[in-house]
Amino acid sequence: MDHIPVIDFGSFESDPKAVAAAVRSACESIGFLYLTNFGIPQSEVERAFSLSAEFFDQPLEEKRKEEISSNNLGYVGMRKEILDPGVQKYGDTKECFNFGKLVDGKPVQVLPSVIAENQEFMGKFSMDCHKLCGKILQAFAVAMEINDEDGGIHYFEDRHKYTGQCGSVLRFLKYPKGDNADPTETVRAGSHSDYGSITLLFQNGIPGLEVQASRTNWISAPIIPGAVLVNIGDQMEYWTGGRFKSTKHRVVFLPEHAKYDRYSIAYFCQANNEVLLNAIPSPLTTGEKVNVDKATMTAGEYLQERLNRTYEFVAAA
Ligand SMILES: O=C(O)CCC(=O)C(=O)O
Ligand SMILES: [Fe+2]
Repeated sequence: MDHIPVIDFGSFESDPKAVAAAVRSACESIGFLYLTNFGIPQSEVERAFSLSAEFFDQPLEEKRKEEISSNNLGYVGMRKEILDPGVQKYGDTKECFNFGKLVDGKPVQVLPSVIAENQEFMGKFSMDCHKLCGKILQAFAVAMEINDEDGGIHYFEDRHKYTGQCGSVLRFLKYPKGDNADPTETVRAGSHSDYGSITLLFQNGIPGLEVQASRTNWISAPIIPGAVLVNIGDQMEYWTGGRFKSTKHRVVFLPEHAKYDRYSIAYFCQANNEVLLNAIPSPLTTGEKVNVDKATMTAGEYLQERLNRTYEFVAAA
């Protein structure tokens, strides 16, 4: 498939089979899909983008007050993350802020003041993202024909409890204009696959995301107003025996975009830490990609391993 399909998610409740069939076709080919009518009001997404701009507009000293640590939460500065360590000369040209969740109305991390003033909103937005992921996971279970006695439509959702221990994160991203370390280097975020189950991505204003449709062919993931982009992560690829594709993607700036800041917001949905990466009870798992080494690994362990690799050069610095 050389394009990313757009699927109307509004009819999932009334016609789950038809929506799941469209979702399955996208997941088995390009591993990316856009959803419209996905249930999160546009006003909420816009508020999140304004808050993100407000946060990143602050002086660096302010942002660095709550820097990321081993919990994967907090501020990540420019070039601190390197998504394609074998290839990139420099760390990614981006800064990020990772938010966890609220437990009993309280954040699980020390929040910078701009975010703390809006913590209730952040908690709601992250929970809404998680709920949407739960619905998408229902569509995946229907698509993978999981029997009722094995958990049926709730098979994946039950392994992604918001209240459980998991590494799910809401992330604000900013790719600042014209700040490439090397002007011939157009890659802002290196080629990578995502680590978790599914990722939601909200884009705003400036495009730049590219998806690897084949080894030699990168296609752009344009901004579709009112749609959210969804992609498969590595763990879903393991569970589905390689049927669902965790496709590589990267962020590049075309010359005409280099003079603008680009903002995006991602929600990385992770399974609960203890969930094993073994094959799911589905008649469709082919087994060819089921990695025997990973079958005894948990979602929490896999996430930690990938995060260690992403931040390896920070540890070495
Ligand atoms: O900012 C984007 O458009 C994509 C970000 C991304 O792929 C990631 O952070 O994993
Ligand atoms: Fe990604």
